Amino acid sequence: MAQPMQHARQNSMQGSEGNTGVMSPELYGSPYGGSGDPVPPMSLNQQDSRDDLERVMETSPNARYAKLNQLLGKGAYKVVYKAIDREEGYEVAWNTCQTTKAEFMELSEEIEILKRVRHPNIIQFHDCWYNNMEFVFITELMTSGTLREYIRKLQIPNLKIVKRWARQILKGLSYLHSHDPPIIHRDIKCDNIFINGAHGEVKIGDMGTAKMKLGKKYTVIGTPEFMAPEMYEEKGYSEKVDIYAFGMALLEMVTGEYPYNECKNAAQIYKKVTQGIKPECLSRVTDPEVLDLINNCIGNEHDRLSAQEIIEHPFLALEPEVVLVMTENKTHLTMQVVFKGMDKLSVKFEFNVDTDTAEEVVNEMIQEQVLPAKYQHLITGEINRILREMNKPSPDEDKNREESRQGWATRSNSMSQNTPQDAEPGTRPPQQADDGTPSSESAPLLRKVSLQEARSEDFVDFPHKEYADDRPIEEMVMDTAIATNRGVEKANEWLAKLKAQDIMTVGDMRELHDEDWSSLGLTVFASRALKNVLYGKPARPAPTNRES
Ligand SMILES: Nc1ncnc2c1ncn2[C@@H]1O[C@H](COP(=O)(O)OP(=O)(O)OP(=O)(O)O)[C@@H](O)[C@H]1O
Repeated sequence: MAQPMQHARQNSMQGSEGNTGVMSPELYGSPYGGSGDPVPPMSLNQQDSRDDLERVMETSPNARYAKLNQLLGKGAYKVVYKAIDREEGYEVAWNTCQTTKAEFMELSEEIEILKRVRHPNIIQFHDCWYNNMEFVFITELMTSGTLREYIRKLQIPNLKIVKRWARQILKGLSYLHSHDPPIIHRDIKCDNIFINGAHGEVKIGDMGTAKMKLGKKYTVIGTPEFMAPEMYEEKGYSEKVDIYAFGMALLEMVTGEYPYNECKNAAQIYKKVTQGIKPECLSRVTDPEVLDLINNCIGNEHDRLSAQEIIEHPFLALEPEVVLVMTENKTHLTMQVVFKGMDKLSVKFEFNVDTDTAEEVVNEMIQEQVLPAKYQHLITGEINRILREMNKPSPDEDKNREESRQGWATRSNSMSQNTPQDAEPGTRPPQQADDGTPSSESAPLLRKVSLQEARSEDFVDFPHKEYADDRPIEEMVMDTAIATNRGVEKANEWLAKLKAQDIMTVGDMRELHDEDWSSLGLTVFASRALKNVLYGKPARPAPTNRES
């Protein structure tokens, strides 16, 4: 929990000298040793010692948690044992911390907050009590030690691993900072980030130092190497101190070195930080994007990005993939551009193998500003890859396709509203986001209608309305925007382009010839959608047997 400055420094100096307070593998017991060596058959003595590790040493006042004789580790403040949650059957961590009853009572508000914090990238706080000069609290158990230990094991982890870790840490921070008032961790560092090796899961731990931003002044806590200059000033600080510390942790991840390793004591670090002198190992960062990101994090408080903004930084942004969500007789496809971890950006669209090309469809989506232009080549390539992967139709299949196309035409538009669960057997399901949630759930559906469909008499969702020639174009344009799932902004954009050519009424629009339409500066999609509304395409045809 919150500690006086002096303790924090002692703590940090232990860290700098390589003593992280982590137990040696033999004390962890085999599940936590992580040496990767083959495990020899167990002797009787070993069996005895294993039984000894499983021995219950103590139980919680409510008897739910049983502390086992298995020390997981010791830090400057905490001693951590393995324990069992008898109600749920899970293994948990039993943390103990020497403190006075008065100090424990002071923490009650913070503890209530900690109990409510729930996020896949934050170690869960389950319960706590005070017993015999000790504050005891039960948290989620992590199987593979701290990020710091992992970095030492991997020497210098590759960038792919670092990105995966960084994304998860930032998701946790973004969650904490999104509270009102924000929850500030205040001691982010690789020693306080834990790993579940089997799943590559990374979680922020040691939430004991987190404090709600309740007043203007705060006690100085933290680890000198990771403390932002404003923390030393004791004038108050914001959640951006966690971003500073994240920047230092990222520096450690990519260089394998503890920041300010060149300093001999906390006073030297303090001097450098307050004079704006960066850690020496920063000069060893070679990747320009990483360097840019670290410099932002450890730079001026007001320029520091938020956790969510960093998730979208080019260094961390995941390249999108295209997945095939649904096929209709190999002609009409529904595909989705998936931005893993950024579901809001995902886009679902329809593709007609007979009439569309990847280049054309991607260009249209870029013009419609539903896709960033920088992904043009990548997504075009991805769509072409999917098309290549699909089997070429046999003559028989061609015949079937022709037949079903007639059926398809009657229900083409309703397909764009289907969920991936409707996918036919054999199609690839949409990918999952980092946190395991299916990305398609929250992906906006771009009702991109293939060029063939937009021309088709069967295009069903447009309003079937007569617009008198003397009507101003606003209503018709707005109707088109609504029918195609575009917002007011898009409608205004179309209006501006039409009005720039002196097209003020529905009659003016009717007078346009094909070549006039193409010179309006509208996208192919917008022109066709407007034409469909203008010429009053037939309403939804009668359902076929397949639908009823
Ligand atoms: N939830 C957990 N699951 C498994 N092991 C844990 C857990 N929490 C702590 N440990 C082990 O206990 C050790 C001590 O914990 P921790 O470092 O959090 O203590 P601390 O006193 O708060 O340390 P410091 O402030 O020095 O970082 C860790 O290095 C780790 O090996």
